[in-house]
Formats: sequence, structure tokens, C-alpha cells
Amino acid sequence: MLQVNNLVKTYPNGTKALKGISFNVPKGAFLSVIGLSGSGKSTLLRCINRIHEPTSGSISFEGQEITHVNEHKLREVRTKIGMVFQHFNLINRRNVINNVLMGRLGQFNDHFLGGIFKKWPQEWIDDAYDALKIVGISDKALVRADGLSGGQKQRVAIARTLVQNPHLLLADEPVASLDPTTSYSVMNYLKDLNQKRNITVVCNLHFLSLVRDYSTHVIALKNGELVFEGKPTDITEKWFKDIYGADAREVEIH
Ligand SMILES: Nc1ncnc2c1ncn2[C@@H]1O[C@H](COP(=O)(O)OP(=O)(O)OP(=O)(O)O)[C@@H](O)[C@H]1O
Repeated sequence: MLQVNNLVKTYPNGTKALKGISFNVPKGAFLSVIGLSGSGKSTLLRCINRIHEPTSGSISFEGQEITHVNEHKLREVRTKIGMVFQHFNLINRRNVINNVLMGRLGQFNDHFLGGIFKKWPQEWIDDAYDALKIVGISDKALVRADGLSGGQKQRVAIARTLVQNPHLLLADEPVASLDPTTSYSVMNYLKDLNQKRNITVVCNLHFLSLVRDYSTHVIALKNGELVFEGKPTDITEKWFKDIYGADAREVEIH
């Protein structure tokens, strides 16, 4: 469903963040992207949904080349690609239900002003409450986003993705700022999205224990290059040292 071919990203300051990355993501996969800090993981995700413009190379999504599409087409593509971030990206001064409803914005641009003035159609509001129930925080619907814990914020971000109903979810270190127990709970929601709703997931992760528990496929980046592609069980001690360096020790999250 996603083919990345020879993707290069050089930032304006000359940093070569991606140096020609190629890989395929099959439909229904849970692909983890691993690698040291600075290896290019966030840049890769941001190039896929064009938050950052790739310098060269191509990205094909559901059979369509999306690297050079116009603004109109790009907006349409983005309705099918959800994003979950390390720092949640909620609107802090708005309540939870409004944040969840933001997941519908891209699909219904005509209603944008309605959303801003809180005139969401009742059916959408009902859907948003259902999404909050799925992630277990419907009691927080009317609380401002800045009154939530990190784990609760990430569940709101996942509920926002649920109402968007994307075909592909890009998750950029979704549990990096959460405690281990909350991390597992958030990862389980992502797994449900992947398995029960058949949403393909591409997820940057730091902990290999999470990679082994949740992903079907793995790629590893090192200094902007793809150095490993395989299954989680293929990551041997030798590969671990290749990816993270000879002195690296695995840190488990339980
Ligand atoms: N906006 C930017 N302008 C210039 N350089 C950038 C920019 N964003 C990232 N970089 C650089 O690109 C390289 C890759 O960064 P990136 O954030 O993609 O890595 P990462 O693997 O996601 O790291 P982390 O795990 O710490 O989030 C790094 O050298 C980084 O300093």
C-alpha cells in the first residue's frame, strides 16, 4: 500500500537526513522504524505525509504517486493518512471532544467554520463520543486538553484518528514521553486500530521490546540510510550492534 523509492531529504541547512531510502509496506502491516536518535525516522514520516517536502525520490500510496501531486490532491491523500505524534499535537485550550472532532476536518472542508464555532453535526459528535469510549476516556469529553495526563492526551489523539478513519497511520514515537504501563496501553490501542480496523501502521519506536511485541515488519535507519529490513525476530544480537553501535545495550520496557 506504500512504496518508498530512493527517498532523499536534505534540509536547507545542508543536513542530509535521508540518503536514498527504499522500502515497501504491505497493506495491514504494522511496520516499526528503529534507529538511533537523529537517524532520520521523524524526517521519513514527515516526508510520507509531506509535512516536509522530499528532496528527491518517490512515494506511492495505494498505487498513486503522491510526491508531486497538487495541493488539492494532497489534501485528499491526507484524509487517508492519520498521524500520532510524541507530543500529542492537541489544541490545549479546546476540550477533548472538539479535539477528537478535528479528525474529521480534512474530510469536510466546508464544515471547517462550523467546527471552529462549535457547530458540529450531531452525528459527528456521536461518533466522537464512540471513539472516546473505545479509548476509555469518554468521561473526559468536556475537559480541556491541557487538563489531561500524557497517556490520556495520546488516547485523545488516537480517538481523533479513529474518527478520521485513515487507511494508513503514521505514529512518530507515540509512547516516547509515557511511562511503561501507559506505553503498553497506548500500543494496544494502536494494535487494535491495525488489527480490528485493518489500518496499516508505520510507527517510529525506541524500545525493541515494543517492536517485538507489536510489529509485523521492521526497518532500521542509520545516518539517513536503510540498514535493515525484516521481521522483528530477524533482529539478532549482531544486527542490534550494527544498528545501534558496538557498545549499545538493549533497554527493556516492561
Ligand atoms: N528542520 C530541520 N532542519 C535541519 N535539520 C533537521 C531538521 N529536522 C531534523 N534535522 C536533522 O536531520 C537528521 C534526522 O533527524 P530526525 O529528527 O529525522 O531523526 P530521528 O531519527 O527521528 O531522531 P529522534 O529519534 O531523536 O527523534 C538529524 O541530523 C537532525 O538534526
